[in-house]
Amino acid sequence: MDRLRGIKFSLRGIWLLITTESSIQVQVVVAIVATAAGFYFQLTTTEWLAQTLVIGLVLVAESLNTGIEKLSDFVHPDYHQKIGFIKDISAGAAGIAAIISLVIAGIIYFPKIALLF
Ligand SMILES: Nc1ncnc2c1ncn2[C@@H]1O[C@H](COP(=O)(O)OP(=O)(O)OP(=O)(O)O)[C@@H](O)[C@H]1O
Repeated sequence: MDRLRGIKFSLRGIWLLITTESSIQVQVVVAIVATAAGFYFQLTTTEWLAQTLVIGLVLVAESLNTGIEKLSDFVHPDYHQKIGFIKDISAGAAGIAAIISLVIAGIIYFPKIALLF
């Protein structure tokens, strides 16, 4: 029963992220575009695996970053150097995921797009 409640909260969290957080909404749109591109360029199974993993990585990192931002603002709404540091390193985690996703996108799509020209 506790497991079911956990799943319910988790689904509620996903719903809240998608409906209230613009940074997540942008990433969801990017994920949809990447998936459409995947079908257009007929990715191999390995390419699909890599793409799906980085989409998940970016969404998870962005979601955790959002959670840390919210927690920081709740615990300490005023300006504080430590809050700035915490938010910066949290944003850094999302940044690492974004950089990795660009590298993977480049590896998958650069040769395919180059072939079009
Ligand atoms: N309370 C604070 N004290 C010190 N620095 C802060 C504080 N709030 C924000 N900052 C600085 O501003 C940066 C951006 O903060 P934050 O991510 O909360 O704003 P945002 O970019 O408007 O986020 P969002 O639009 O997702 O709410 C932080 O990484 C940090 O450097």
